[in-house]
Formats: sequence, C-alpha cells, structure tokens
Amino acid sequence: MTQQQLPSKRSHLKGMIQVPGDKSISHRAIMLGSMARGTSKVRHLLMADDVQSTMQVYRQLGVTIETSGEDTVIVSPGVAHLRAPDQPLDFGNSGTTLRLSLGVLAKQPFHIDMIGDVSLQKRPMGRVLKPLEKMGLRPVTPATGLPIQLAPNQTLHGITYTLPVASAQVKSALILAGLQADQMTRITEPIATRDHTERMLTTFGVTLKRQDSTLLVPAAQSLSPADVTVPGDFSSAAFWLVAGVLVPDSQLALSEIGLNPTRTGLIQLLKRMGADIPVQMHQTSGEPIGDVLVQTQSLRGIDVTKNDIPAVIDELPLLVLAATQAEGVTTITGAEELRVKETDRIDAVTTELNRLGAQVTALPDGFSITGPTPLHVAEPTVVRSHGDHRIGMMLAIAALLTDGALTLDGAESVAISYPTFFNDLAQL
Ligand SMILES: O=C(O)C1=C[C@@H](OP(=O)(O)O)[C@@H](O)[C@H](O)C1
Ligand SMILES: C=C(OP(=O)(O)O)C(=O)O
Repeated sequence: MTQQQLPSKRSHLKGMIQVPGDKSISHRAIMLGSMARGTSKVRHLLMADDVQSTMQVYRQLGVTIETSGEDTVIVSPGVAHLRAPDQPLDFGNSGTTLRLSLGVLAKQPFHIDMIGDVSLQKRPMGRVLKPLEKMGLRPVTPATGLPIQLAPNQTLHGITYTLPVASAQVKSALILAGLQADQMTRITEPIATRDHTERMLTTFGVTLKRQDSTLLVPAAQSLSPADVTVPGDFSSAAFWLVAGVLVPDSQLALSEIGLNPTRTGLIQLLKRMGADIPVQMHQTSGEPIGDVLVQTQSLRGIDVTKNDIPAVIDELPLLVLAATQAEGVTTITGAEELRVKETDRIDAVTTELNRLGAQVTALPDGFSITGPTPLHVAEPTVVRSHGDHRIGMMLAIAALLTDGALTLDGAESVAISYPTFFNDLAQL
C-alpha cells in the first residue's frame, strides 16, 4: 500500500484542467474494436489500470492492440474468430470489463477461465450470468461470482428481459450477446442508465431500436471497424467540479469533457443544491462534449432518490462531501448499489468523512448528511482509500477543505481510473 501526503487546506483554487479519457467509453472502444473484423482506431484512450485489464484480456484472445501517443490501433479477426486463451483471463479490478466481456464471449467455441483481484471476486455476477444463461451461456459450474469458467458454446437465443437492477453493465452485456443471438433481444430498463454502448454501436454499423424504455437488439449483426474519439471522463472531472464549488475563492475551467446526460447527474444535483454551473457544449452528436466553468458556490441540502442515482452513481462519494458543506440535511436513498462497488462505498465514505468531523449517517441504501460542518483533524491523520480509487480521490479533495495534516493510505488505487490525478492536483 502506498501512502501519500495529501495537500493542506486551500484558500483558493485557480486553473484549467483537461482530464484523461473516459473509462466507460475506453473499455467499450477496445471491446467493440475487438468484436469488429478489421482495423479500428481509438483517439485519447484512457491509459489506466482498468483499461489495461481490458486490453490484456482481448490481446489474449488474439486481438492486436497498439498505442502510440494519442492513438490506439486495434486489429481483430472479429468476434467469431477469436483465439482460445492459453491462460485464465485476468479482469483485475474491473467490473465493467468482466460484465461486458461475459456478453462478448458468451458464444465462443472454446473453454474460458475468468479470474480477478480480491475486490472483483466479491462483486455480484449473478445479475449478468442469470440472463445470459437464459440466452444459452454455459458456465461449467453454477457461479454467482469469480472465478467463472465458461464451457464452449455455439448458440445464443434472444430473450425478453426487464433489468431488476439499474445497471449499464448488465444492459451492455445483454446487448453484446444479443448481437450474436439467433432472435431479437428485448431489454427493458425501468430507470435509464449510461448509454455509451448503444451510441458507440451505431458508429460500428449496428442497428438498435428503442420503444420507450425497451431496447430492441436485432439478431445476428456483425460490427464494422470504426474510428472513435474518447471524450474526457466526466467522473474524473467531477473531482475538480466539487473542489471548485467547495474551496473558497475558486475558479476552474474543465475542458473537453464528456457531457452525456446519462452521466452528468452531479451537475443537475449541484444545481438543485443552489449552484450555478455554466456548461458550453461543443459537440452534440455521438457523445456530447463541452467545457464546464466552476466557481465557489453556497449549497443547501436536498433529497436525492432512486431515480436520480444511475446518472450520479460513481460521483456519490463526492456528492456526500459536497453535502457536508451544504446548509441543512441532505438525504440520499435508493443507492444500495454503492455497497457492491470496489468496496462498500456507503461504509467507506461514512467512516472516513466522519473522522474529519463530518456528520454523515450511513443508511442501508444511502446516507443522511447534516451540514455545514468544518472539516478538521486535531493531529496528523491517516485516511484510507479502502483500495477504491473513487474513495481515495474524494478524500484528496476533502483534504483541500480540512484543517490539519492528512495522509492517504492506499493512494496507488487512483491508477485504476485516473493515474495523473495527483499531478493535476499539484498543478492547481
Ligand atoms: O457501464 C459502465 O461503464 C459502468 C456502469 C456503472 O456500473 P453498474 O452497471 O454496475 O451500475 C458504473 O458504476 C461503473 O463505474 C461503470
Ligand atoms: C464501479 C466502478 O467501476 P467497475 O464497476 O468497472 O469496477 C467505478 O469506476 O467506480
């Protein structure tokens, strides 16, 4: 575990930041590029540990993936001609890679062993295995999590399925398997989740249809190679967004970030808390991209409920931090998914922020936060990332508001999604 001294309390923050590429979109670019037969190109791919896991998995399956500067070239024999791996596929810490790949690899004529790190081994995979088994996926032994072994399989059938949990990873796995099935697949989403898979598949020449909240995936479609540009990761920009709102006398410009409305719930919720966050859109087709200007704002407590959650799921630790500085009570409910991320994010956020003097109460499915509370420690204190990148980076932003010296234990976890986080922090 790496320990890193966190910066001390700031009187102001000024600067401009361009964050690295979006993690969700980077995973999908590698996977769709690997499904398409031929040469695909990706610009501004995120070079972080989770995306390295994806690249490694698809290389083991016979895909060539090479990066030079900003450009990554993928040369694939196509999903129907992948090579049997001679080692287990190691998904590292990445839930997205594993869940989506279960869909990509559901119809391979060879045996596949799947493994991952201690955190990934604890995460629920039944939510994606169950519907995929209805389509014809064949695990060797019943499994609800790693390790998973897939038996060779030559057929997949379309299903009609309503997602019991709002999960873009489950939806995407079913879409990617559905493209290889022999009948139409119908997926109903009670609450909309991020739609990067659907948007990128269109670029790869695939037809999807939508009827209200149901997505129709016509059967037996192959992908054509494509060129993709990855926007800056909104979930990485979110750290600076919240820092700019909370640190006094701040002004931060965040440029070229992905502003897909299925991801920008944090902006909507900060607006509901009273903030003014001007957004300038540059690109509205494909993945929306734009700039965001953030200044110090005063916030008031709000109620955040189930329907708000998917668009802010990965930013909830930051929203809790913001709520510690808002006037009044903020309640967040319907967020039980946080308990099955890289760590139990409800417990980790509550424990670590309360050590800084916050008043956060953990609920079974969220939080109740009373603010505003000054953050301070009486003596030098070690806070813990719990091995979770988003917790570690949220605590580094909390340090900018905290009186006293903080050290972060498990600082290496930031490399999962944002390896240059501490460099960007040092530049402000
Ligand atoms: O599809 C994706 O890229 C992701 C979907 C979300 O997970 P769930 O699908 O489990 O909600 C999110 O938390 C994760 O960081 C990335
Ligand atoms: C939950 C996350 O990712 P994954 O599910 O891919 O591990 C995340 O990045 O916050």
